[in-house]
Amino acid sequence: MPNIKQPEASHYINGQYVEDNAGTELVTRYPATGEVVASLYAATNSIVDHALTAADAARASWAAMTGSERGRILRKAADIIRERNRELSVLETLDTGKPLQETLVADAASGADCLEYFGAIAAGLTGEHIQLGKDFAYTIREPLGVCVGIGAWNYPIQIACWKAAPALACGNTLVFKPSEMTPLSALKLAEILTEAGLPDGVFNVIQGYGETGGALVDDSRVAKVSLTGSVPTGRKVYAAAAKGMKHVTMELGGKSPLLIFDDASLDDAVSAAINANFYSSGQICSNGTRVFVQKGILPEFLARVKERTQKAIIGDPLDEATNFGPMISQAQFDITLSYIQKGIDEGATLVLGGKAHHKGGLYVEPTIFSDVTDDMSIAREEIFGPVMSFLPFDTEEEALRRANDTEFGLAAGVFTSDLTRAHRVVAAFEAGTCWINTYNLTPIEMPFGGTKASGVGRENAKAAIEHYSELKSVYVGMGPVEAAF
Ligand SMILES: NC(=O)C1=CN([C@@H]2O[C@H](COP(=O)(O)OP(=O)(O)OC[C@H]3O[C@@H](n4cnc5c(N)ncnc54)[C@H](O)[C@@H]3O)[C@@H](O)[C@H]2O)C=CC1
Repeated sequence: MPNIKQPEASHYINGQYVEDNAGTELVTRYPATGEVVASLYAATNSIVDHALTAADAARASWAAMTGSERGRILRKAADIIRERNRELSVLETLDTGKPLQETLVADAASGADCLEYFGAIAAGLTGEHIQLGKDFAYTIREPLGVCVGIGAWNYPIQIACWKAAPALACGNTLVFKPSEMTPLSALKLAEILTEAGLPDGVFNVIQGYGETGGALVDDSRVAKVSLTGSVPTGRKVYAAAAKGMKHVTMELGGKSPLLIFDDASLDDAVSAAINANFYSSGQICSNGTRVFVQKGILPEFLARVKERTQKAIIGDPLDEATNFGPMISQAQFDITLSYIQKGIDEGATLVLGGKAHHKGGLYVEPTIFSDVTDDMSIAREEIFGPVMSFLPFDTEEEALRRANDTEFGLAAGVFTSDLTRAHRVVAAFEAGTCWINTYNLTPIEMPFGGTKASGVGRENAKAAIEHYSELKSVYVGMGPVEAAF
């Protein structure tokens, strides 16, 4: 039975909680049982305006602080998050249904890593000097201004931190709108940032559905929009941002390939395939849901994956022994089951799972299909659920051609003990984030993001700095100015 985690109010603006109960009700439930965790209100127009006004007003003084000063606040927030990791993880588990075993290590912890990383490099964000004979030029790295972050529901606090940390390090202010399904942890992040010394108005959180996101994107005070969400939403937000010539970062969906060659370390490849499909009950954008296995090892590989997957502990996400939880929502549960049915109808062989779990609630069994062909819906479309598809292949050239035959380009992985092949394959992948002999590791130090329909821009690492700042070029003339007449 989850505790009610009702926040003080729905929104956090200018360093304090703000309510406007004229907004549409927004109820968040524990996915394991359907019990209400908190009841909030979506932002009204006046809340949207209040948040943007606060972010706009805080802009100049925040940008005027030194990088060291800004970085110190971010690093302090990272420390507070780490101290409160358990409390934040429980909140994330209640909001998302992800096992506490996962949220304790992957969610707030990744957020803290991100704040620490950008806190550490904030002092070193500079332009450059360019000598031009006796003249010279220099560049000034400037913040973009008011940024908007819009989050998905699968990694709520991580997404909030992955957007806030680089934005704030560069001297921008931010209005963050979490997914309507997971509104709670971003409010905690706002409290923590205030406690760490962040000036009021620099980081604001407002709740709402797509239309609130849309209102933020359309506002002329906004210089940049960073969205984590689906491809259809990405297309809408990108188009709306283009009207105002705004900067964008788009972290969107995927249908990523994982190639297992017959010389791979099988145990490692089996572990990676499991992580790439069943962690967070498959609700991860970069999942390697198309598992291409070289024909010779397919029976053995399939048998091992099946045997290990049968050991999944499906249960109450708050029980730390549980390592497989429910789907976030009824909609995601229905979508997943409908794709499983399509897989069966289109002729794939169901190897394991395939049903709602007998415990009831929104649990879908970890599901494995073999004999999947490239044209099947389960091989082409993002499911965002625990459905693994096995596709056999013969040659490297064939596997690569099929792996790249998708509109998405978020991630890709390869397992082989042939060093040359590993790098050759990765060079040929049409994907923004690749792994060799592992899968789905996303340390803050490494840029993350997609190509093709999976997105624009990169989050994390130094690469993110380019997406939250711009350069002003200054030419300095040192000699006489000549003119034709
Ligand atoms: N590439 C990445 O880093 C990640 C991508 N995702 C993708 O996110 C999707 C699942 O998340 P969902 O929350 O279902 O995605 P979604 O696209 O439905 O919603 C994402 C966010 O956009 C907002 N939104 C919806 N319509 C909008 C509009 N017209 N204007 C502005 N904002 C709008 C929503 O309220 C929500 O906060 C999957 O496709 C997944 O692949 C999820 C996690 C990470």
